[in-house]
Order: sequence, then structure tokens, then C-alpha cells
Amino acid sequence: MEDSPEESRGWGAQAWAQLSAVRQRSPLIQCITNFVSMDLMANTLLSAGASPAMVHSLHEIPDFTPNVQALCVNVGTLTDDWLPAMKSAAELAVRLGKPWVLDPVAAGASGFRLRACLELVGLRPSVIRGNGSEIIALSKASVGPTKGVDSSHESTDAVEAAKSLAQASGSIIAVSGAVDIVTDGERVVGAQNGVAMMQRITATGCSVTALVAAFVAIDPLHAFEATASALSIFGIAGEIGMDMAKGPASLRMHLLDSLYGLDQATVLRRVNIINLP
Ligand SMILES: Nc1ncnc2c1ncn2[C@@H]1O[C@H](COP(=O)(O)OP(=O)(O)OP(=O)(O)O)[C@@H](O)[C@H]1O
Ligand SMILES: Cc1ncsc1CCO
Ligand SMILES: [Mg+2]
Repeated sequence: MEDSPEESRGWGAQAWAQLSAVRQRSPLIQCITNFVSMDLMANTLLSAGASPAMVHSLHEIPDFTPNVQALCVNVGTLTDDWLPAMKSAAELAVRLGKPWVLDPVAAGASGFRLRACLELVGLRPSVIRGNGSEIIALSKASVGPTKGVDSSHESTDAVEAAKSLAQASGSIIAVSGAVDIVTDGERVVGAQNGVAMMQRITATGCSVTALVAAFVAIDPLHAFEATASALSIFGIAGEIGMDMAKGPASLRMHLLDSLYGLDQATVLRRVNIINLP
């Protein structure tokens, strides 16, 4: 069923309010992330008005994590020695009542990765954002044929997996793709912004996960809505960026510029979030 114009306006106004709050309050986001994503993730957070810090030593967590507004954990280039820091930071964030967000990159690609992701899911992330294949692997808790860090599923193939993972974990689940799905296990919405070329830039998924952390940081009691807003806002930046881009490299630049420059009228006009059955 189509949403009424009132509902669409509601999502747009909410996304604008949350983006404005990120810009005004500039939340500090601790990112324990893969080597590939560090640059684009930090620049995405800065363009949105947040403050990134790629701090991942186990020794720094007791001093550093208490001062952040949210934590983003991404297992993209996971090795044995990184996992204790990820778990320690997540445990401390939960103990201090701070939101944390998990990106289960290539969760189904190996037993090691899957076990690590399942342990992290057990530490109660506020939000888990993955692509379709990652969310299906986590939901089934099984290793399977995957395309590595890329998805071999549409996000819409993963709606039931996302709902059951949300119910089992207590986390909000977001599945990126042509339509970004967000569910708390009962409600399901689809954010229909973005352009396909965003898949041709490495770490756009990682970066939108960090943006979700920034949005949840400023509205932790509305993590479901903040997650949908962040996905929609990032997608709009991609749409506007694509009007000026010649390919992936120039889209990367124009996406960041567009995220930085988004104004209220553009957000209200372009946010496209609908309820799904
Ligand atoms: N076909 C599409 N049309 C529109 N937007 C898309 C499409 N596919 C992906 N996106 C957008 O691209 C971004 C990255 O999503 P994607 O599903 O590629 O993440 P990912 O596989 O985790 O990426 P990475 O691992 O490289 O970080 C999201 O903002 C998503 O909305
Ligand atoms: C390409 C790649 N490999 C491990 S992490 C990563 C970034 C996109 O997920
Ligand atoms: Mg990814």
C-alpha cells in the first residue's frame, strides 16, 4: 500500500531534524573498521557533521570509549588480534548505555568470520547493517557460497531473514541494496534512495553503517527511525552526486560534497521511505 503524503512528509521532516542534530551536535563516533573503509568512512562522517575517530587498540578502549557518543564495529579485514578490541569496546558501550552498530562484512564467507559476527551479535548491537547476503548468513548462522564482501542477493530477498534476526537479537536490522530495508522485527520500511553506481565504490556500505551510528548517537531512543533516515540521506547524496559524476571515482567525490551541502528543501523533497508489509 502506498503511504499517504502525510507519512512521506513525516519521514522527510524527521530525516532533516536528525541530520540537523548531527550537524549541530557533531557526535564523536569511534570506528573499529577495516583498512579499506577508513578513509571514506571518516570523510562520510565529517561531511555529515560528525566527528570520526579510528581508534582500535585494546589498550585505549577504557580511556577512549567512555567519551564517544556511539561505536561502529566493522569486521571487513578481521584478524585474530582485532576481535578482543571489538568485543571489549562493544561491551563497554553497552555497559555505559551508548549505542553501537555492527557491520558484519562477508559474514558467511568463512567459519572464523561467522563465529566472530555471531559473538558480536550476542553483545547486543543497537543496529546491524549489512547487505542481503550478510544478513541471510547471520540469520541462518551458516557459512555459504558468497561473493566475498559483495552481495549475491537483493535486499528484498532478505526481508524475512532480517525480521527473524531482529527478533532473535533485539537489534534493528538494516539491509542495503536498491531498496534499503529497516526492521525491528515487526515494522518494516524501505528507503528507496540511492543509485546503483554506489555499489561500484568500495566501502559505501561500511560508510553508511558509520552514518547510521552518527544518527543513532543523536537519537538513541528512535534507533529504527534514525537508521532509516541515515540510509535515505546517504542515498540522496548519491543521487545528487550522480548528476555530476562520470563514474565511480567522481561519484565518490560528488557524494561527499552533496552530503555536506544537503539543505532542508532537498531533504523534504527527496526522502523516499515507505512502509512495507
Ligand atoms: N541498486 C542500487 N540502487 C541504489 N542504491 C544502491 C544500490 N545498491 C546499493 N545501493 C546503495 O549503496 C550503498 C552501499 O550498499 P551495498 O549494499 O553495496 O553495501 P555493501 O555491500 O556492504 O558495500 P561495502 O562492503 O563495499 O561497504 C547503500 O547506501 C545502498 O543503499
Ligand atoms: C574490499 C573489502 N575487503 C575487505 S573489507 C572491504 C571493503 C568493503 O566491504
Ligand atoms: Mg559491506
